[in-house]
Amino acid sequence: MSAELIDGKAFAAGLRARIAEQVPAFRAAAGRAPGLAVVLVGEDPASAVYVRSKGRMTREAGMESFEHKLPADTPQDDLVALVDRLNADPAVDGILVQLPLPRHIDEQAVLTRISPDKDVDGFHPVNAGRLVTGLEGFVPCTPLGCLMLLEDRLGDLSGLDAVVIGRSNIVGKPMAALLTAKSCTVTLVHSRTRNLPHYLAHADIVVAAVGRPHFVQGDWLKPGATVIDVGINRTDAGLVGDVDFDSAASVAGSITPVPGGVGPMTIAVLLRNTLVAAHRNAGVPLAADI
Ligand SMILES: NC(=O)C1=CN([C@@H]2O[C@H](COP(=O)(O)OP(=O)(O)OC[C@H]3O[C@@H](n4cnc5c(N)ncnc54)[C@H](OP(=O)(O)O)[C@@H]3O)[C@@H](O)[C@H]2O)C=CC1
Ligand SMILES: Nc1nc(=O)c2c([nH]1)NC[C@@H]1CN(c3ccc(C(=O)N[C@@H](CCC(=O)O)C(=O)O)cc3)C=[N+]21
Ligand SMILES: [Mg+2]
Repeated sequence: MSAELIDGKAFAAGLRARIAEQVPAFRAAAGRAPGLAVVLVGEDPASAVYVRSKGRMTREAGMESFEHKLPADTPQDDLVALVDRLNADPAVDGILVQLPLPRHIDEQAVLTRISPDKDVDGFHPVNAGRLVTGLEGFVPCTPLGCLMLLEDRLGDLSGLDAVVIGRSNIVGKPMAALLTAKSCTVTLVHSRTRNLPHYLAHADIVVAAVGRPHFVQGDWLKPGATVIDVGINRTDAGLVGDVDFDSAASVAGSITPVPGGVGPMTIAVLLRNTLVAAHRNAGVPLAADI
C-alpha cells in the first residue's frame, strides 16, 4: 500500500470536541441544551446500534437526546403524529427518523413532514433545494462529512475532476451538489453508466456510494487520486466498503478506511447540524463556524 490513510475516526473525534466546546455558550444564552430527537421504528439490529451510538455521542457533546422507539407495525399516521409533536416541541432542535422505515410506511410522507428548520439530516426537499440553489439550510451529514475530509486533505478543491458513484438522495446527489459548489468538475455515475472506468481514469477525487462490497478496483483509478469510500457492507469477512481497499490503496494518493472513515464523520456532522439548528431556532448567533 502506498496511499495515505484518511483517518475519519480521528477527524470526527476532533469535530465532536469542537462542538462540545460551543455548547456551554448556547446553554448560557438560551437557558437550555441543544436537543436532538431520534426516532427508530422496528428492531433492525444495525439501526439499533447506530441509534445507540448517536444518543451516547449527543450526550457526550453536552446536548440532550430524546430517543423514541416504536414497534415495527406502528401505523404511518402514528409516526406522522409523533413528528408533528417533535416539530412543536421547543426543547427539540433536530429530528432524525432512522432509515430504512418498514415497508408499509411511505418514507417521503414522513421525511417531508419534518420541519425544514429541524431537518438535521437535510433530507427534506426544501433543504435539498436550498443546497442546489446555494441558500443556507441543512446539508445531509454523510456528504458534508466527506467534503470536510476532502478539504482537510486537499485544501481548495477548485478545478479538480471529481467522480461521484451513486445518485441517491442521501449521498450521491447532495455530494455532487456540494462538489459543484466548490468548483469541482463533477461527473455523477450510476448503474446505467456505460464504461465507468473511463470516467474514473480522469478523477482527482472519487466518492464511492454504491452499496456493493469491493466494487471500485485499483486499476480504474488515476494514480494519486483521493478516494472516499462511503460504503458500509456487512460481509462474512466483517464490515467492508464499496472500494476494493487493497488494490485501490496501491494506486490512490489517499483513501478512507472502512470502518474508521466516513461512518464516524456522519454522526459528528449530525451533532454539528444539531448545534447549528439550536442556534438558528433560538435566535442565538454562533460564535464561530464549525
Ligand atoms: N458511512 C455512512 O455514514 C453511510 C453509508 N452509507 C452506505 O453507502 C452506500 C450507498 O448508500 P445509498 O446511497 O443510500 O445507496 P442506494 O442503494 O440508495 O444507491 C446506490 C447507488 O449506486 C448505484 N449503483 C448500483 N450498482 C452500481 C453499479 N454496478 N455501477 C454503478 N453504480 C451503481 C445505484 O444506481 P441506480 O440509481 O441506477 O440504481 C445508486 O444510484 C451503502 O453501502 C450504504 O450502506 C449510506 C449512508 C451513510
Ligand atoms: N435518517 C438517517 N440518517 C442517517 O444518517 C442514516 C440513516 N438514517 N440510516 C442508516 C445510514 C447509515 N449511517 C451510518 C452512520 C454511522 C456509521 C458508522 O459510525 N460506522 C462506523 C462503524 C460502525 C459499525 O461497526 O457498525 C465506521 O464506519 O467506522 C455508519 C453508517 C447513517 N445513516
Ligand atoms: Mg418504504
